[in-house]
Amino acid sequence: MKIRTGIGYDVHQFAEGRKCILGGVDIPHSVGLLGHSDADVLCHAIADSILGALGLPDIGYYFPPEDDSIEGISSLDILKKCKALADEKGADLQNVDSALVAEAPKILPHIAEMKANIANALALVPEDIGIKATTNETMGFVGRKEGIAAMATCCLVIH
Ligand SMILES: Nc1ccn([C@@H]2O[C@H](COP(=O)(O)O)[C@@H](O)[C@H]2O)c(=O)n1
Ligand SMILES: C[C@@]1(CO)OP(=O)(O)OP(=O)(O)OC[C@H]1O
Repeated sequence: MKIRTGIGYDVHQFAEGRKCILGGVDIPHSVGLLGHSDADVLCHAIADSILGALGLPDIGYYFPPEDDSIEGISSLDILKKCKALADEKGADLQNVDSALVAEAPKILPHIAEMKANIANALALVPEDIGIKATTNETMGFVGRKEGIAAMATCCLVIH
């Protein structure tokens, strides 16, 4: 039996006319997040943490930005693919922890729904999912409200 950890990081910039989807929740905001997918920066960081723990290539290998067939894909489906890859390797995901860095929107009121969505995609329970939010205290690209950053870790057991 091996205990493995993984780390993931992602950034998406804000753009007019896009949705702001985080953890599968469509959060009301004046701008949304730009991407070839639904641009769910939180799910992307979590996906890369799982792929890393499995010793597999990153999210862009499985979901290439050049692939027109996945335009607008829900990032919860990306998490479901990561769960399937974990199953193939005989890996049991134990928990995920994550942090969002954003000046806005206010994320705290949406965290319970985000945890439920992510837990459902990964066949975990909400208590296995950590999500925190913090501002960047007005500094840098996040502080200028140009985008959102996310980081995630996970732990899994390979039998
Ligand atoms: N986009 C955000 C940022 C922060 N929060 C919540 O506010 C708390 C304080 O944030 P600081 O950056 O001032 O430390 C933080 O702990 C979160 O609960 C949020 O909901 N959404
Ligand atoms: C899933 C993908 C697919 O294009 O989503 P994007 O919205 O392009 O987001 P990014 O985090 O830049 O890279 C991951 C991509 O593989």
